[in-house]
Amino acid sequence: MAKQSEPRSYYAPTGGHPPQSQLTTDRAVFTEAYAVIPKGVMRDIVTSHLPFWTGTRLWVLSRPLSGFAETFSQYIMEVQSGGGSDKPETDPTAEGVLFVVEGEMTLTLNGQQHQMKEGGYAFIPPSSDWQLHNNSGAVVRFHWVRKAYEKVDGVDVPEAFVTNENDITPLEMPGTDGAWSTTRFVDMSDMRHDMHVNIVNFQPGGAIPFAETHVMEHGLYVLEGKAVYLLNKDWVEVEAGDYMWLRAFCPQACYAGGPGPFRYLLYKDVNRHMKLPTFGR
Ligand SMILES: NC(=O)N[C@H](N)C(=O)O
Repeated sequence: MAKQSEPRSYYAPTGGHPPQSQLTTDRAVFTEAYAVIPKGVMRDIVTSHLPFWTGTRLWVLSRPLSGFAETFSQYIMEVQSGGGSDKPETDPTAEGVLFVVEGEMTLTLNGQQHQMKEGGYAFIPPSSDWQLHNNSGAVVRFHWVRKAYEKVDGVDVPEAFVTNENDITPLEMPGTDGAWSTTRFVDMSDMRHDMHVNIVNFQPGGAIPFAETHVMEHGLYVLEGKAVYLLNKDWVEVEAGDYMWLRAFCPQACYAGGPGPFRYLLYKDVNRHMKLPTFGR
């Protein structure tokens, strides 16, 4: 498949509050198997802040809840011009992926500066030396996916990298004639990585034509387009700006609705044994 030639579109929430005259329950859902956070509920009142960040607020889309069954956290960060952090990460075990959906920012990683724009992607290994600042004169919004890195004896920690999805050729799923493809930022056979944050692309009418059911968790943020998505036993309409959190084993499928592409940023835990219980031994 050729590299993308048409401009891509990236939905980013802007916050604000609905007027008092508006009454809507929107499409927010939380079940034992999944949650849906529609774009319409990413408002000012549900933002948070983080230590050591200035001019910044965030929407916490997911994070480990039970203390044992969930692997990752995902934020949409909103950094005003002049804001940022010299100490962005406070957990030395955390690896991270940044993905820019609006604006421009400067990431300094191991002393090297990177200007990141829409579609920009950075992988940050645990215990990295990094800082992030927005000197662009406008707001920047980006995803930050974090996970405790699972080190394996004899397997190296992967190195940091910065790229842009527009420089990567998506890989077609077999037999789909390009209707379903995945933009992969790391090689699937690279055992140093224990999480993948990919972009899944569907052309109008493209589908996941079976209920994928697997132990890996997912965070899905819809970058572009609309679809109907199977989450456990429910078919849910989703569109650009909506977020879905899927627990392990949640059955999932979809049909892309058109008229343009349907695309989402997808988190998935991979390539590790699960810790086995020792039953007191
Ligand atoms: N919901 C998804 O897009 N799932 C992916 N096909 C995956 O698990 O790789």
